[in-house]
Amino acid sequence: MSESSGQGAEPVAPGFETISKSSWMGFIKNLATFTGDLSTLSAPSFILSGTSLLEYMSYWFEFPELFVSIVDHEHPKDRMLAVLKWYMAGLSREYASRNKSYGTEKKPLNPILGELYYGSWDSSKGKVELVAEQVSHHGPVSAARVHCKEAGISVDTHNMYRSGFSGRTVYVNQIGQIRIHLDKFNETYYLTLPNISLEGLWYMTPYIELYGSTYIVSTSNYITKIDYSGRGYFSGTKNSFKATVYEKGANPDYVAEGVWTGTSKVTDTKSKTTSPFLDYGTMDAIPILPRPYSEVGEWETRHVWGKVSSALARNAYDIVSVEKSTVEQSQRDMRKREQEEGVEWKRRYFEWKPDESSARNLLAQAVQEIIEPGYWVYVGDTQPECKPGDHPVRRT
Ligand SMILES: CC(C)CCC[C@@H](C)[C@H]1CC[C@H]2[C@@H]3CC=C4C[C@@H](O)CC[C@]4(C)[C@H]3CC[C@]12C
Repeated sequence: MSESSGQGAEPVAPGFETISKSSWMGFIKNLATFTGDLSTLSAPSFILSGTSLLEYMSYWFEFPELFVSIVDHEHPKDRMLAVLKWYMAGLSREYASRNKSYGTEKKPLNPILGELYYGSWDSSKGKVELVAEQVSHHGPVSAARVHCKEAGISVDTHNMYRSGFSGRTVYVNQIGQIRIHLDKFNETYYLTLPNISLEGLWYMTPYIELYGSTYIVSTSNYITKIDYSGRGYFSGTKNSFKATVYEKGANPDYVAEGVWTGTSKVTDTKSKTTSPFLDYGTMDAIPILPRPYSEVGEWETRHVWGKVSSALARNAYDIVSVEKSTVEQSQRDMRKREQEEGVEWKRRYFEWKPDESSARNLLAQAVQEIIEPGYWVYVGDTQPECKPGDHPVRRT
């Protein structure tokens, strides 16, 4: 990912071949005058990714073995380290996988209210299953439940965020959280999500950098603080991190550091031994296996956005705008009808619940910021028999 203009022929990033420098610069200049949350920005088609942001929930779980093996450790500090390992590997998928060698981040499709996504992974312990739902459109919030019954491990996560433009970069403040529950130990982990910035915009090479700190707090009283730094910060190396694992009020047990898209090592501070932690380059990510198209219904993301993404894949931008408007207009009509009938949209799998647990207080203390007063909890399928005529997209 080079930000310099370089010598000779410029490499052309995949997906960016058809974008002219002048239309890109026009968009960036336009962006500079935009105020408000960027999810409401109507971006030109050439900058759109064909993937809905709802599907991005699955990136975290693309190393299913790291996920299910969290329960294999007897000591809580080792479970905390295993959660950290899973999280650091997930970061690479969530924030860097669309930018393997160039800055090629695009604007994901903004999921419609009630959009659904289902899929699974195989693991040595059993199936890891994901159900995701767009629980809010304005501002956007996706919620997901991931569960491995055999391993007794479940996750509730949602990704609320605020974004804006500073003149040079897009910055995103993530307010959502990940929660992991381990049945066997009756233990819950709260994970916060990093602040991100989108760099390289003026060079037509957008890629994500992380900054600030995130926390993992467990009901076992173990806490991890992770500090992020990019190029130009203290370490000077891109995608660097340093994570400290400690029991509340005590000295660190483990310190892990390195590059989250590359290699990192971990030091056991008691025995003073250092060993390899992650080597991302040698790990094979396993993409989600989506539930078959014919089984999922009209609200599933591929049904909602299929026509838009296939037009995007062909660079047929005129068709993209028509199809995208159809989806968006159908949604506006639906909201209008609800208003007229005095009904509120009913979420299918998730419910917002206030959280007054002690773990939440521990997190608030560690983070020293205002954290959300509750979270989106999976409550099972509340509408198992959906009306077949209830289409999210109406083509007239
Ligand atoms: C490509 C450019 C120039 C247009 C601007 C697009 C911006 C708004 C897009 C590009 C990549 C996007 C991010 C990609 C991944 C995630 C992780 C998810 O869990 C929360 C949203 C978040 C953090 C997105 C927020 C919006 C985002 C920053």
